[in-house]
Formats: sequence, C-alpha cells, structure tokens
Amino acid sequence: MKHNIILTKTGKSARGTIQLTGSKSECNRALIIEALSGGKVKVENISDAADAVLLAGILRKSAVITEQLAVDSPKVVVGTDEEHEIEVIDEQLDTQEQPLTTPLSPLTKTVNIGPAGTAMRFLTAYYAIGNEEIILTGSERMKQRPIGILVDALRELGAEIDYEEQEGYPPIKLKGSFEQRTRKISIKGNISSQYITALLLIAVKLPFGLELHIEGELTSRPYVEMTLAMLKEANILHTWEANVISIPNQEFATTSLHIEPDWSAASYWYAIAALSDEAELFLPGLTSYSLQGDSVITEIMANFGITSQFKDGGVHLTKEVKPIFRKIFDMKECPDLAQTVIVVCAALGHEATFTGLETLKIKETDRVLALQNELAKIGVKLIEKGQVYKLDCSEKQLPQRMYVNTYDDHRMAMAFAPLAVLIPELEIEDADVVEKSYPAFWKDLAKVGFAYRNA
Ligand SMILES: O=C(O)C1=C[C@@H](OP(=O)(O)O)[C@@H](O)[C@H](O)C1
Ligand SMILES: C=C(OP(=O)(O)O)C(=O)O
Repeated sequence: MKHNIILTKTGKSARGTIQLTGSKSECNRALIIEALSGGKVKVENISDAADAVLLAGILRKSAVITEQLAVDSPKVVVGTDEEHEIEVIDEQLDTQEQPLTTPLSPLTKTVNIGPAGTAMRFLTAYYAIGNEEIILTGSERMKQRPIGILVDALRELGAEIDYEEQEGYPPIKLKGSFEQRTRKISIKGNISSQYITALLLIAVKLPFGLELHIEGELTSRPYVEMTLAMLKEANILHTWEANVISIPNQEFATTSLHIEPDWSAASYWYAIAALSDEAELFLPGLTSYSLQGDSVITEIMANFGITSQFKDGGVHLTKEVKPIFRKIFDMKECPDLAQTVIVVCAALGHEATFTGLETLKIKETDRVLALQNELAKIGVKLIEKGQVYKLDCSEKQLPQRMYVNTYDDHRMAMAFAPLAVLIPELEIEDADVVEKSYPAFWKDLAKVGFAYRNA
C-alpha cells in the first residue's frame, strides 16, 4: 500500500551525523562479481538499498533453488518483498496454465527484478552466459526501459535471447545455451552505460574474453570506470585504449570488496545544506578518492557555499551564505545528481542551464517531465531547447504547502524533500519509494530537525 507523509522542518539550520548506507551501484557490481567468482570474492558492507537487497537475494539463493528443484517442490518462491509486492523468483511449473504442446522446461524460472534497472541489465548479461532457462522481468516501468542494445550485443557474442512481449524491452527469455561466437563487438555508448558495465562484468567468464568497441559518445562514464576499478580489485585486468576496452579470460583472486557509502544519497544532504542558512553535517565513511562519480557533488555544491572537508574518516559539510556564480551544469557524467541540483537551483531562484539530461527520460520515470511538473508548483519552468535545459525562475513563488508527486521515483522524493527547509509543509506522495536506494532517508531527516507524519 502506498502512503504519503507530511514533512516539516523547524529552523533553517542542519546539524548532525548521518551514516549513509552502501552505494547501490558498487554493491550491485560486487554481487555480480561475487556470483561469477563462485564465492572467491566476498562483499563487505552490503547496501540496504532495496535494489541491492533484491539482487543479493536472487544471486545468493539461486544455487540453493537449483538443488532443491532436482528433488522436490513444484513451486518454490525464494524471496518476496512484501511491501513492494514483488515475487522474486517463481518456478513456472504449473502445467495447467501451459498448452500441452509446449511444456516448459522444469528448470525455467521467472526472475522479477521490480524497478531495479541496474540489476535488470547486469542479470541479463549474467544469465545470458549461464546454463539455465530464465525469464527476466520487472515492474511496469521496467517494461518501458530499453534493453535492446544489450540484448543485440549478447546475441552477437553467442547468447540466445527472446523477447516475451515487446521487441527491445523486458520481459526477456534467456535460453541458457551460450556458445561464444566472437570476442569483438561494438555497442552504442550514449543510451546507458549499464549495458557496457553488464558486458564488462561477464567478460572475464567468456572463453575468448571480450574486446568492446564503444561507438559514439559514452554517457555516465564514471560508472564504467567504477566497474573496471572493482574488477581490478578482484584481480581482473583490462586495457582501455581510445574507445576499445579489452578483458581477457582470467581468474578472480580470493578477496573482498568493500562498499563505500552512497554518494548519490549524500547529495540530498548537500541540498539540505545548500537551502539552509547554517549547516554542520558529518557523513562518515565517505572519501575524496571514491569510485563513485557522484562524489563530484562536492565540487558542484562548492558553488552554493558548501565546504567539504575530509577528516575523521568521513566528510564534514559546512555552509556559508554567498552569491552563486556558476551558470552551466553538465550532468552527463552524474545523471543521478540532476534532480538534486536542479531543485536546489530552482528553490534558490538561480537561473542555471543544464546539459547532459538526455538519459533522464528512460530512468525510473521520465525525470525531465517529472521535474517540469513539480517545479511548476513553485512557479519555476525547466525549458527544453534541444539538448540544453534552462531554468526560468521569473515567476518563482514558494507556497505555504506543496504536494509532491513522486512518479515511482526515489530520487523525485529525495530531491524535493529538502524544500521543507523553505516551504512550511510538504506532502510527499508514496514515501516508501525511497527504499530503492536509501530506506532510512526519512528517519535520517528526523535526526536533523525535520519531522514527518502520515498524511
Ligand atoms: O551503473 C550504474 O550503477 C548506474 C549507471 C547510471 O545509469 P546510466 O548509465 O543508464 O545513465 C545511473 O543512472 C544508475 O543509477 C546507476
Ligand atoms: C537510474 C537509477 O537506477 P536504475 O537505473 O538502477 O533503476 C537511479 O538510481 O537513479
């Protein structure tokens, strides 16, 4: 059941220590590496993000389920997420629903990944080289998020994959009959870096390795760098020359991968500091040499008077009210920060220009449209001019109360929540949506002077 909350804030200062959960991106990579390494690589500090918990449940229980299936029950559910009503794995053995002429293999499983895009893309590659027949599906929104570029690349490599509904979109059926046909493939780089990461993660398991040619622009590049850096921590080496990344077949080292706190989650604390008159916040565990590209939030928010000091094993944020000069923000390398930064600019009436927002339209929702709708409620326009977006704050007016629609998007809820510093009462639709990446978000807000109650 979806429920709304009323969010309020006393005073315009924010002081406290917030322990953020592990990075969803790092954790999802580490879990795939753990599974591919046959347990040689272990994950330390697993994230609480629902997407990562779901992926861990699927990967860590799949070995058990295959064993069980050989001997007993016709229907085995290996994990459910009651709040999201997601049935994680449901064995398809109910022959009554199947036409007798096309009996399903007793090992066909349906894996439902809900709204977890990264996990969807990584599992597509993971199951493509496995030997089980799997149907991979997700939420209604997931069925609108394209996967064709990755499926084409995997088919070229030698995987057998069919579309169950719409060509180019989940659900997909992975046949579990991989035979490598080539080591050299090309892939478009400008739609989602997740396709590239998915291929790089499985590369080491390909008998002939992988030579991946990235065509055109590469979007979200730091995420590809994160993948390669994490593989390197597990002893998997690569070369990256011009637009070609190569990974030969290699052995994983016996090691562990430590997950750093989530910098995308940290961005909401920067936003709160930016909208406050005073702030002294400490986020333990974050480092200046992070694998996460979203650590660039420290540089972005320096423009809004936020100083980031790395000491005591984390980052200290302090706020100084000063004029804002930077007018252009390119979000191509950090798309998950776009909502945070745009909402801060809008709330402060700072008429900035944004580029690199193209990929926002195929994420949890069309984030450009969602931003346009919600910013209109404070009289701000986000105007699209080709690839450039401009904020028009000429009619900005902060109301006494605002209803924030969240569009099944955790980042809509978290990017708009800081507005409670300036708007006396916010009603946030479907507050549990934050669980996707940051389940403790509302409880953490309550530690620094915010209050929330059910609407
Ligand atoms: O690889 C990853 O962990 C991610 C890559 C990015 O996606 P795109 O490459 O599709 O921009 C980002 O938006 C997403 O939240 C996480
Ligand atoms: C885009 C995101 O996630 P995903 O693609 O993994 O659903 C996100 O967390 O902002």
